Amino acid sequence: MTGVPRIAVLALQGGVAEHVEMLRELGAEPVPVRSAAALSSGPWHGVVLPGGESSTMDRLLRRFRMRDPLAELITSGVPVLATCAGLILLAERIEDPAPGQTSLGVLPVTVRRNAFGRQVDSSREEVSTAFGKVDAAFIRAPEVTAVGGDVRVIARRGSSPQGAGAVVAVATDQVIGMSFHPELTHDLTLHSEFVRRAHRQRHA
Ligand SMILES: NC(=O)CC[C@H](N)C(=O)O
Repeated sequence: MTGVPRIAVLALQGGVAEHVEMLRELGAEPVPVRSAAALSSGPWHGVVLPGGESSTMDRLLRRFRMRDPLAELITSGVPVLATCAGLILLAERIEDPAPGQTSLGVLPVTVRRNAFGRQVDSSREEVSTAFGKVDAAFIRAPEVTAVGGDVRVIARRGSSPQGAGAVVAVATDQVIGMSFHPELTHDLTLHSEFVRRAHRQRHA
């Protein structure tokens, strides 16, 4: 009996459907979460914070009183996968927040939003990560400008002349965070590692 890990996918805003589809394909049970009541309907064996607009997500999290329970759930140690705006939400420090923007402050990294230019500068690139090569889409992506604690750099931007060498993915034993979108290219590399961690969490 292996059982199925239940994954809370924050679904207030942004790119939710692709994550849900990939998590299902990998044998997990994704549950889109849009309210504090839904968030409290655990047990959860993992949390996904999608891409979108981090300042909007931050505002909605506070308006729907989901910010503190979400931060608590993450602090309790469940595996987390965060893409783009999701990584910004996790960060302890945002260099260039939108007016009034806060974050959950649960991952000791500093991020700079929109570090590689505007929407029109979006690109698709292969990124080498500690978990394998990823076919990645960059859309107004943040850069990780500092890491602390037990955070490891797991990928730097390579091929593009703009921002070459910039840190674009980080991990701890609990969190996998990336600036780019593997869900838009349906690249399962990092989601597979996340689901493996969620399985372990389920048996913990
Ligand atoms: N694709 C994305 O998630 C973009 C993130 C966006 N630039 C932000 O600040 O939240």
